[in-house]
Amino acid sequence: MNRMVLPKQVRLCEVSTRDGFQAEEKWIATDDKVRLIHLLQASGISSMEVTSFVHPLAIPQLKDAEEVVERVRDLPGIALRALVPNVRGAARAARVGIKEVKCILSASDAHSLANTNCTVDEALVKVRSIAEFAAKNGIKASGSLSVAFGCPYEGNVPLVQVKRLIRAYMELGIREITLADTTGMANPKQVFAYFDELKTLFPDAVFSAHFHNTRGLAQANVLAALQQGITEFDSSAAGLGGCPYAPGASGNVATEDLAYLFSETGIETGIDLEKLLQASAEMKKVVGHDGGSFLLQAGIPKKHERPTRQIKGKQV
Ligand SMILES: CC(C)(COP(=O)([O-])OP(=O)([O-])OC[C@H]1O[C@@H](n2cnc3c(N)ncnc32)[C@H](O)[C@@H]1OP(=O)([O-])[O-])[C@@H](O)C(=O)NCCC(=O)NCCSC(=O)C[C@@](C)(O)CC(=O)[O-]
Repeated sequence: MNRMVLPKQVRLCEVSTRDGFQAEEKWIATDDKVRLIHLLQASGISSMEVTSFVHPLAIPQLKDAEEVVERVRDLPGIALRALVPNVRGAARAARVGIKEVKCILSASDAHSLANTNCTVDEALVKVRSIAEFAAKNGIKASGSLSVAFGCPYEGNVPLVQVKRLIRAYMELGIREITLADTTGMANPKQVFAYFDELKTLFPDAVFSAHFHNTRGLAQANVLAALQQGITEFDSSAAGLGGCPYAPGASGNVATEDLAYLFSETGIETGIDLEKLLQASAEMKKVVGHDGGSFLLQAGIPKKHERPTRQIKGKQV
């Protein structure tokens, strides 16, 4: 009998307070952000992209990045990283004690220009400065690649372009690279084929995946990536998320939905699902909505009382 091959363990990186909050127009109080990070950490989340150090006019919701980090950086058992678009952002992050910065890079010029006001090649120059800064200051730099599976402006993104940018990251000493499906254009067959080829071509890279659930394929894409040995995924409590500079972007795959998938299939995450669900419910309450979370809707399965009815005067 053939068996589905699954890893024993995966690592989830929680991105709700960065990707999840960045498009929220209503101000989320810094106290609430800090409280939610505490709840997520208490549920067993061990890795978190906690905020971003970008221009405060580009993402007003995260203008309190320094204060948030200062108030959560000593939390035990959780590695914090921050998204940065340039060396100015990396320096801001380092000043408040961030030990891992994640670079922003898009696989298309159109998304790069909309998101960071520069072409892909100009963005690579900024990534180089971040990598140099990180090496000098003893912090880790990792990389993200937006619109890797398709771009809402340009449509198909050639795999050759994805390879070029991964090679560029690797040449700068950045080995941990996240392929991002910014607006939910990826499908499982494509994800399987991409990782198959990329893992062969870049055996020294450590790939992870960041799926938005815009068209309901995120969990299927996670399964396809798992089949290729990918064991690190970004996800967002309550399914919040979306890049404000990518038309049609919507929530990341919900952390509780992934944690449930992994728990049901015997894959260890270190997460306490009940506590996580409480944190996600609180997240939804603070923000005023969720981004599409199945588990928040349906709950963890439990045994219900069988309903009783009367048929012809008899209890059945
Ligand atoms: C990249 C820039 C800064 C370029 O913006 P720019 O206007 O081209 O920047 P600049 O380098 O010309 O500088 C202009 C001014 O901004 C300042 N500045 C410059 N950098 C910073 C900084 N880091 N922090 C604070 N201030 C900064 C800089 O110091 C200067 O100030 P002035 O001298 O005029 O007073 C801007 O476009 C920006 O901040 N963009 C970020 C957009 C963003 O956060 N998008 C969402 C995150 S990406 C995403 O969601 C995708 C992802 C990762 O989730 C994966 C996926 O799903 O695809």
